[in-house]
Amino acid sequence: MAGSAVIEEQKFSLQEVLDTFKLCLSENQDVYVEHYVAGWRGLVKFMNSLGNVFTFISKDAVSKIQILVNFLNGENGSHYVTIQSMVKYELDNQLVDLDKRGSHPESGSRTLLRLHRALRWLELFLERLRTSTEDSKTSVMCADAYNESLSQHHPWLIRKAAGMAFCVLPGRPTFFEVMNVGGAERVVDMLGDAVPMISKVYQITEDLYAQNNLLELP
Ligand SMILES: CCCCCCCC/C=C\CCCCCCCC(=O)N[C@@H](COP(=O)(O)O)[C@H](O)/C=C/CCCCCCCCCCCCC
Repeated sequence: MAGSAVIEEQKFSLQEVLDTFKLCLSENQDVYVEHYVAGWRGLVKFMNSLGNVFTFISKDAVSKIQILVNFLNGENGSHYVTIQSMVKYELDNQLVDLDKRGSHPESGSRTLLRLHRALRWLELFLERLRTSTEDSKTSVMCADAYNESLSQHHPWLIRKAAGMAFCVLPGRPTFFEVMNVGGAERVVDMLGDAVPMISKVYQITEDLYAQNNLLELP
């Protein structure tokens, strides 16, 4: 009994991760940093379960998550509750390197921007997965989503390494299995639910950063 409870606890479900992103939005459409990073943590866990080849990607995501968690748990944590309050606080107090990296190389705003750009990749990838057919290749879907989004912010070397990692992604059936959601139909339903939510979180953040001229933070 106790053993099966433990096994149950360890089971990973992508549904739970995507549900975390649903918690991101407050009534006023502010984005909670706590749930945002929790969503990313879950995605990293999923990626790690795909194999060691993705470690260089997850390490970067983990370090960015940690920077944000440190702000959230730090003495000025109350300013980091939402992305909106974080941006306002950091701008009002000149805590962001706006043109080139200087005394605030790892501001919350700059760090979150990196994850935000990756969220666009996720949105595009999940939408491709949702509309994919049995013979669609995850490597191609992943690479297409990456080339349309995140790659534009990466130097040649990272693009090459990412391209190599995509080639060893498991095929669609294994991918769906690791997601632990159920059959293909359930996966499609779940994605139909999740993609608009991720898209909304992405758009709200994008608008906030655009209004404050923060989309190109170094
Ligand atoms: C149903 C399927 C669900 C898919 C689950 C996907 C899980 C994805 C989990 C994590 C994604 C990784 C997020 C990567 C954040 C990258 C942030 C970034 O751009 N960092 C670069 C810039 O940072 P600074 O140097 O300016 O501080 C950094 O240089 C990047 C280094 C690592 C390489 C990033 C490659 C990104 C590829 C994204 C595709 C991930 C493919 C995973 C396939 C499942």
